[in-house]
Amino acid sequence: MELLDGKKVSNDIKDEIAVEVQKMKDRGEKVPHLAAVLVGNDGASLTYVGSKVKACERVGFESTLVKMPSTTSEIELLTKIKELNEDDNIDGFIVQLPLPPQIDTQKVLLAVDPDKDVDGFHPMNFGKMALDMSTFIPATPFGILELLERYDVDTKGKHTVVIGRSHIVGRPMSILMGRKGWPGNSTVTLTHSHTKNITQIISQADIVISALGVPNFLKAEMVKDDAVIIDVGITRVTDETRPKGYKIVGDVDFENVSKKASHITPVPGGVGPMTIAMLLKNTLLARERHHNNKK
Ligand SMILES: Nc1nc(=O)c2c([nH]1)NC[C@@H]1CN(c3ccc(C(=O)N[C@@H](CCC(=O)O)C(=O)O)cc3)C=[N+]21
Repeated sequence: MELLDGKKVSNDIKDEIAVEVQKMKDRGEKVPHLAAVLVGNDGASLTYVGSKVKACERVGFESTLVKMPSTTSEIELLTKIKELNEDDNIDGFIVQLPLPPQIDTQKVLLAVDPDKDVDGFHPMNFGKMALDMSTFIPATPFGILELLERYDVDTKGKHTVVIGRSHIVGRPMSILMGRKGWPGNSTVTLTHSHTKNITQIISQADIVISALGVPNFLKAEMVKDDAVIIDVGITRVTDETRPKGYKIVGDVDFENVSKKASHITPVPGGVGPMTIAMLLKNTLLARERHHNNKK
């Protein structure tokens, strides 16, 4: 079994980005600037956004955290987005999800300037992704592709089973794994809560990508020998023995599944850190495009 070490690979990627930032500085160019909008004070969202800001510092990006109260109206958020769209100092920004119930998420995603949409959630960018056009690929799927690539995992002609059809992970992942090229050229099955005989389908998978959010869902008996296992689950469960009072668990029974797998991502330290690294990569891309447009 080979561990797909997202912690390590994400650090390598951040080092590579830091080198690019230094080159920009040496040329007298402005460094990439990422903004993150956080509405409300959900604990997990605060942690993720905090990690994103910290990662910006680490690679030499500028960052801005826009905190808005949980009572923010849709209009107020749309006004903030318009401001960020028009702010020439901001190369890219994200609106952290989920949003409070009074705000229509689809309206918000449509309001983001596609050229600054480093999450790749705008329908224009999602469409471009599906049509193999150059665009921002959503950070979590992008991170999974990068892990498969850096560990030289063969995906061609393999049966990839994606569990979960969320707009930010499962759905884009199913599209990306079926695209031409590598990592891709896979035969993809997208499974979800209405899938019949899901355990039978999973047992046929060469590659399993679980983005369900159900701790210990995937057991050793469910997977084929030498399958590649990607665990996108990140659920907080209370654990009084931990300093923070909780621990993070994935969808996969790692202890047992790892004995059968050819490659497997741990949680924490797998897909999560890769998500942050690829958000930085998208921001670097946004900066480069922005810079070239002005020349
Ligand atoms: N607009 C938007 N873009 C996102 O990319 C986005 C989002 N909204 N909403 C929520 C999800 C989730 N997400 C994670 C990022 C990092 C870790 C991460 O670093 N995880 C660590 C553990 C972190 C911890 O201690 O909680 C790990 O797995 O090792 C996890 C999850 C980004 N998301």
